[in-house]
Amino acid sequence: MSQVFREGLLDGQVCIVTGGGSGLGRVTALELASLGAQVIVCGRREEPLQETAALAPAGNVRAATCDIREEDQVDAFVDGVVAEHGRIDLLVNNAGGQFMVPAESITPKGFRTVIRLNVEGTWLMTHAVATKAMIPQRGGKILSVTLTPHNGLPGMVHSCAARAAVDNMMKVLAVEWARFDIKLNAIAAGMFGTDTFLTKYPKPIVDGAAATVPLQRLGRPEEIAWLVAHLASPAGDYTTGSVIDVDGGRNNYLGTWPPGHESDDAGNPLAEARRHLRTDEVPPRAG
Ligand SMILES: CCC/C=C/C(=O)SCCNC(=O)CCNC(=O)[C@H](O)C(C)(C)COP(=O)([O-])OP(=O)([O-])OC[C@H]1O[C@@H](n2cnc3c(N)ncnc32)[C@H](O)[C@@H]1OP(=O)([O-])[O-]
Ligand SMILES: NC(=O)C1=CN([C@@H]2O[C@H](COP(=O)(O)OP(=O)(O)OC[C@H]3O[C@@H](n4cnc5c(N)ncnc54)[C@H](OP(=O)(O)O)[C@@H]3O)[C@@H](O)[C@H]2O)C=CC1
Repeated sequence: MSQVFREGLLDGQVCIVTGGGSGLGRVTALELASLGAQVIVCGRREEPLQETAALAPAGNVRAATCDIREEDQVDAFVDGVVAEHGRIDLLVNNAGGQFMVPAESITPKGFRTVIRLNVEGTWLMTHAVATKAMIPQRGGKILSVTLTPHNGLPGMVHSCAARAAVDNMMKVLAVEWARFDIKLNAIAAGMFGTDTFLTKYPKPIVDGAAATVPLQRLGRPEEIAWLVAHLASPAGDYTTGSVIDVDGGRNNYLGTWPPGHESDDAGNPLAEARRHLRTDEVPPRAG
């Protein structure tokens, strides 16, 4: 049962969540399923996908392997969903990722790997779902998980370039495919305490992450899932072409307020003293 939305909110919807075998994708798939949607999760590995399916009490999550970088696999996967369910109402492009290294250490192959996964994989899924289901049925929603801060993350230049491309892809398609009533948005995630986030990156970066967020904590995966459910519901029918930041304020300011060296002994922000003008200082009126 959802902690936020009413039962049956998404009854009858057919939703795909890529990368639904773990982290944000799993929690999102289970939230959509708890609201009545039929959800199909895909990823490269069968086992985690089956685990997600087994976690849905109503049995309305189905697992299917698909590498989003391979167009034959994407075509077969989307054809299979349309053959079984007749339509697709929501695609969540959540599968993605990168490795964190200084830019000068990224080889041409490494750069290509990250662009191919995040940009090309997202494009292949988006194009297949639109042409095979959403354009013929005249409607649907596509959400792509990208990242903040939008001015970039040092150590992840390939991924930052890729996610900026996806943000823009959603905006352009929101204009082109408005005539088919397809709504597309990007959800730019800050830092979320998923298993991958907590184990993949260097420990000092993980340990220090919350301190770089104005709200002073990592995001909780359900905070992405709830936004996806909101946008999938009628509440999202007028939102398209947006990049929605879910990042505890991190995109606006890299740190807390006030920073240590700019606060008084009580931790209050420093401020200049107000200059009070006495009446005998008021200059005489000109003329
Ligand atoms: C602050 C953080 C905010 C964001 C958080 C999140 O997103 S959390 C969620 C994050 N979730 C995820 O990221 C999950 C998804 N991510 C993944 O599947 C992988 O990280 C992937 C994107 C590399 C693709 O994997 P794959 O199996 O397709 O590829 P592969 O392994 O075979 O590598 C291909 C090539 O890439 C290069 N290269 C790779 N690693 C390094 C490195 N450490 N060093 C240098 N280079 C590296 C290398 O060129 C390699 O070729 P080589 O030299 O071996 O011939
Ligand atoms: N956690 C965070 O702080 C942030 C996460 N993000 C993004 O959010 C998304 C989810 O992240 P998170 O849950 O933390 O990470 P995970 O690593 O748990 O999720 C990535 C998922 O994508 C799947 N995947 C990877 N490559 C492919 C592929 N080629 N084809 C199909 N599926 C693939 C993986 O499954 P499999 O390996 O079986 O294919 C996995 O389930 C990612 O795009 C991530 O970059 C963005 C900002 C911050």
